[in-house]
Amino acid sequence: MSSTRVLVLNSGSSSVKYQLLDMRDSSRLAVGLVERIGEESSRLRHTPLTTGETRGFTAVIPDHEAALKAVAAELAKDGLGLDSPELAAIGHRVVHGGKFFTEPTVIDDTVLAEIERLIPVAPLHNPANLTGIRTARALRPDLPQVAVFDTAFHTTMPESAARYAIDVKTADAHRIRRYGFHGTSHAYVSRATAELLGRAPEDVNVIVLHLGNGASASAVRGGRCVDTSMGLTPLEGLVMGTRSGDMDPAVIFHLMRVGGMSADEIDTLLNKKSGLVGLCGDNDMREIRRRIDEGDEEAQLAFDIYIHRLKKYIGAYYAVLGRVDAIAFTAGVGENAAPVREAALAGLEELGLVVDGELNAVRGDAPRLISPADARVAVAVVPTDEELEIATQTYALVKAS
Ligand SMILES: Nc1ncnc2c1ncn2[C@@H]1O[C@H](COP(=O)(O)OP(=O)(O)O)[C@@H](O)[C@H]1O
Ligand SMILES: CC(=O)OP(=O)(O)O
Ligand SMILES: [Mg+2]
Repeated sequence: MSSTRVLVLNSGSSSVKYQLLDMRDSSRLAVGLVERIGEESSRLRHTPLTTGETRGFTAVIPDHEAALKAVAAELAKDGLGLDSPELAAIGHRVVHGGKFFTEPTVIDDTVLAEIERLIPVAPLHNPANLTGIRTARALRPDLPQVAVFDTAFHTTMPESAARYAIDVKTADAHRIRRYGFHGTSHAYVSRATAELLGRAPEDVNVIVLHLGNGASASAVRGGRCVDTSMGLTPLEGLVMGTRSGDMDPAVIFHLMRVGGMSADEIDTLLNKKSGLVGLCGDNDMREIRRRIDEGDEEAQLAFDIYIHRLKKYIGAYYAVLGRVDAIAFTAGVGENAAPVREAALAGLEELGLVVDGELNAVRGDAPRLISPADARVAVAVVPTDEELEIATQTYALVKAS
């Protein structure tokens, strides 16, 4: 029997999302999520698609190694354990791949060392990715483990977009440049948007707005990324759930000199205590909308700042691309929050950007248009599927090798 299954691990700073897929038809056999890893009580939710019945429980899961072992135990209960001969590979989301990983890569010790070396520029993400890889390797040392990098899709950015305007020698010495993240999602969604329009990706210019807890925008010309809002780290760009996004870098010196804060304290402030949570105490857009409906001014201002930044990036990427065929909203906020989509494009009719109120209110899991039929620019909601994209890339690589 040939092996056709791929397990995908998307390890976040305090969570692991996973899917087991059968690549003969890309169908899902099991999906799940471990949350609040390292906290007092963690949560695991596991759904085998054979029964569709979700099993959820809380447990003490101190780290990503324990999380992956718990996932393996759940899979085994459904006869889908990691010891299965049908497993062809394990695909890992790796957030920072630097400049050199432009393709999915079979993981060996050299690749592991490089991912480790990049920890300082992805401190929230790469350590979790590494633990996931090491644990998976220990459980199945015989199996190919493949890294699919968030940065890979953005390596096509021209130097004019990728470089910061700082002293070149300093930048080169420390490999300071804009790498961009969420690339697996931007790649998948830009392609799915072209498909929705019935056109080839090579013929279409798309602005992708990936609005999850982390959020980023990208400008994609003919299937290739030409600009994206995240930079050296996933801190630059849009206002996010807990991250500030763009600001005057002098804020940091000011906080050091006048505020007496250390570099680590400011890092935590900007990555974990800023963005929507810093502005209004909540990072969940559902809760923010609920508060706005009750007349909460703090929540309203947080929302307005979020939208203002988003609108600036839409305008910027419109100019970068020159011609825009479609704007695609994706990830938790982009797929679900109709008021965000409406507000982000409000007043941009002169640019051909119009949202149809009724279409925007429709919910669903399929890619769909929310602009009127005669609109100059298509506006779309395109659910992302990073796990499917990682599985597809992983399977293609192991089949070819
Ligand atoms: N129905 C909804 N309405 C508005 N926002 C939502 C809804 N569902 C999820 N979200 C938002 O999506 C966010 C999570 O997005 P997701 O893409 O899953 O993020 P991540 O992958 O970074 O964890 C939540 O924090 C919340 O703000
Ligand atoms: C890179 C990044 O921001 O990822 P996430 O949205 O999963 O935190
Ligand atoms: Mg995400």
